[in-house]
Amino acid sequence: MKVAIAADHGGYEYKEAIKNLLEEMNIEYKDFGTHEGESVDYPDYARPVSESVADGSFDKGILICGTGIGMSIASNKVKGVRCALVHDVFTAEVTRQHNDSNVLALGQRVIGEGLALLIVKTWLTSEFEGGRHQRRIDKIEGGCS
Ligand SMILES: O=C(CO)[C@H](O)[C@H](O)[C@H](O)COP(=O)(O)O
Repeated sequence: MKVAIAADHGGYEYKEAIKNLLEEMNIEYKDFGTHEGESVDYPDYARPVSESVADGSFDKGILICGTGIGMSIASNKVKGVRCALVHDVFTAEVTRQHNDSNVLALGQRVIGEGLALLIVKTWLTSEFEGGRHQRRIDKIEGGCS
């Protein structure tokens, strides 16, 4: 599995912690920045990660900002991306099983680091169940109107 990861200044510290977790899990990743804690604009980081997942260069993406909201809004603008904003372990598992989410958004100002790491681990190791859930995803990809 190859993971693309990025954060703005509001998520920089958790990005570094998540990179350590990915290394412990022997998961290959690319860090799309930000590479320092300076103030930046989250869409500039959400876009390359999301596009690299949509075009198949990476299997999954992880985006962190202060709340996760800005990253998730920006990420879901990219066709083929199903970005889930997650702040609990149950949702981390179910969004993989039901939504086949391919990008995870987290808020560093919302949850503690230990929970964030547990969410990442759960999300990366949970599998899509297909079946009725695939039918629903197909409807999203075809447009919900
Ligand atoms: O997009 C966000 C809010 O939904 C993120 O939390 C950003 O990290 C946040 O807006 C950054 O705010 P700051 O005041 O510029 O640090």
